[in-house]
Amino acid sequence: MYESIIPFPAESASTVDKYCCSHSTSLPPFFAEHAAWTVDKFQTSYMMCCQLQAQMCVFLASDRRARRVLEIGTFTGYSALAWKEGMKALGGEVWTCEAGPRAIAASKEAFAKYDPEGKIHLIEGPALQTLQEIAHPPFDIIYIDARKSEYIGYVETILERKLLAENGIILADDTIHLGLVADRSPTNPHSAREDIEYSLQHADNVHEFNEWAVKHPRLDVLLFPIFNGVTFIKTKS
Ligand SMILES: C[S@@+](CC[C@H](N)C(=O)[O-])C[C@H]1O[C@@H](n2cnc3c(N)ncnc32)[C@H](O)[C@@H]1O
Repeated sequence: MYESIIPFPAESASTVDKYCCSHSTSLPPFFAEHAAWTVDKFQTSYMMCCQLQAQMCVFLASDRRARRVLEIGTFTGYSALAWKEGMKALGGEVWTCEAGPRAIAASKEAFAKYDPEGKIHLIEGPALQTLQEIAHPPFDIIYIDARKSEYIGYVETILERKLLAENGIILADDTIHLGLVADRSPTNPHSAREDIEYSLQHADNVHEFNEWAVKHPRLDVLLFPIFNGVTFIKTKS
């Protein structure tokens, strides 16, 4: 039996990633255009999800016949466009929250260009406040991809305010954080990163969230070691 993570050297992982992208249902060409634009404009373009993750968003929204997606963390709008794409057949809508002024300006530009029907609603401001005020529940999918130290607060507010549909699912992104949540030894090549202090702070925050989520009496949790870690969460039936 294989373990859930089969180690590949970096070059091989990149080749396998491309193989997976080209053997998954393709995205419309504007996704590549928007990703390239983001890379060109933002030094922090690594924050945008990768192509295969966008393909996963499209697949998941379509498979779950979602009509409403709530996204926490817009950046330049790449993943929001993927959620919308996955709900195209049903005309579903996306509410996406962002606090950073540059990201707000960039995502507004992207949505004006790629979402002329206005199916994506950008909510400006701190996510925790937005979650307290948002008035469009229930959401079929809630995608958490913002401040790691607030992940617990996001899910607590989602539960308190009953923002998730009965059979809805929460996806929390970046929950293995380069594997540093579990392994900070020299065996993990990321333990020698230049920004290790910052990365360890992130890893501490997501580890605290992972511990909290798996012990929560009302939640079923599945932490997948895909991308930078994606936790699938649903309320217990
Ligand atoms: C990882 S990026 C999101 C990437 C995006 N989901 C994508 O895949 O294209 C995280 C974003 O969340 C925003 N953010 C961080 N903390 C936030 C907060 N407390 N409230 C709202 N937005 C926040 C950041 O400004 C950043 O643009």
